[in-house]
Amino acid sequence: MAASILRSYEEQRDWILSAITAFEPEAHDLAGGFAHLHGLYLAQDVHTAHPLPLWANSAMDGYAVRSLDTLGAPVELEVVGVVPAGSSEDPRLLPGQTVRIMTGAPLPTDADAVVKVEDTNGFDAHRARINVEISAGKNVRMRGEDRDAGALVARAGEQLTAARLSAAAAAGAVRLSVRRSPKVAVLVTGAELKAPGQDLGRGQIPESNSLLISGLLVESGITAATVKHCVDEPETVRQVLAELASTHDAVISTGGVGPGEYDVMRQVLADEPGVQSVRVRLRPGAPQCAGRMQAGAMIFALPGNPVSAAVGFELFARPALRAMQGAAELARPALRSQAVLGWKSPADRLQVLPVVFDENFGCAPAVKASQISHSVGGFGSAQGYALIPQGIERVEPGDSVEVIRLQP
Ligand SMILES: Nc1nc2c(c(=O)[nH]1)N[C@H]1C(S)=C(S)[C@@H](COP(=O)(O)OP(=O)(O)OC[C@H]3O[C@@H](n4cnc5c(N)ncnc54)[C@H](O)[C@@H]3O)O[C@H]1N2
Ligand code: MOO
Repeated sequence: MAASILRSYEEQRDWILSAITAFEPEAHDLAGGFAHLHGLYLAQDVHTAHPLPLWANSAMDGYAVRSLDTLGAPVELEVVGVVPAGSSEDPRLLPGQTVRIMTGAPLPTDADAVVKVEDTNGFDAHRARINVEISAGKNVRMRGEDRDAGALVARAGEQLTAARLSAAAAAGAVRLSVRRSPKVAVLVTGAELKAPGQDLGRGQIPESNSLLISGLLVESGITAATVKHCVDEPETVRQVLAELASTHDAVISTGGVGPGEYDVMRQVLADEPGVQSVRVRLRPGAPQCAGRMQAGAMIFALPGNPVSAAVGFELFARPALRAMQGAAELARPALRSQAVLGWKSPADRLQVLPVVFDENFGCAPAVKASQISHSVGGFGSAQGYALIPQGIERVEPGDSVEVIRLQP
């Protein structure tokens, strides 16, 4: 690894992405259930195997009727049966007859509407008093009105969110092709770091980056990260890195990438030909080492400053991890917000400022714009990032700014 290279954010992101190939798709037979696929990315389009709904069915608990029978309501109809949800019965209805029906039950072929029980004198096994006139189709969910058979319900590259996974199940999927979740290790270094809750001497601070990065991974759908703490000693760091890189798809470290005498991560990674030491035209998060290690894993060696590490994760690690999973969208969606307050931005680089939103989606700095990188306290309340492009020296109140929203 040569001396640090100066790059724009886009150049660095694209360089990292060029080192990544998506995992092989894996087909899962869904006979044993598919809750375990939640959060994974689809490697295939999903089409519904049948119309949604499968058959015309009742949207209400009430009486299935021939709508013409309700003309001149109130009217009294003869009750000739009951159709609960799950019933396969299709009772015949002659003019003047009705059946009790429950929400989700198939509509009898002879009926064309449902009167909800509130518009009657209640459920009765023999006679139904219908108090309203209704038209054909009322309170009926028609076969295929949500999606026709064969319609697309999810696309390759989309994440199996709760909604998509349940749509695939409802659409009759029996096998889904997905890409697995990456195995990720988090490594923190720094002699000043004590486990949270321990007594602190002068010069010592609570270690918080491992919680930050492993938590950001969980929020990205990657739940089982390995977390390691390591002393600032080159040989130990080298060994730990080599072990993690041979057993994981990615290693995300924080600390030790600056030009300081003790910046061990940068020194150790200098021996890796596929890893570059870069200063990104970005604030915070300028120094980083990234690339593919000889042992196999991608390394994202992010700065130790907590907000710098969070920004590095957001702009570089998250898209790369998504690319491994074959995601169609690598970055979170960019939205437009309006600055409620003004702030300064460095003109020679992209500024990524943690912000809070008001009820009109206006944004204001969550931390001092001049001191972003260490401001772990203010960052705790941040709801998003404002992305202020290179070339802008000041954001004025009322300016339109691009933002991304952080979860939840
Ligand atoms: N002479 C220069 N000094 C620095 C430069 C520079 O260009 N020239 N760049 C600054 C910038 S920008 C950054 S960012 C940092 C990068 O530093 P390192 O990656 O080497 O990080 P450390 O020095 O190890 O730590 C920085 C800061 O973060 C705290 N930290 C580290 N790890 C944790 C953790 N796990 N939990 C909580 N806090 C952590 C650490 O105590 C330091 O305060 O370098 C600047 N310096
Ligand atoms: O790049 Mo550093 O993160 O500005 O503080």
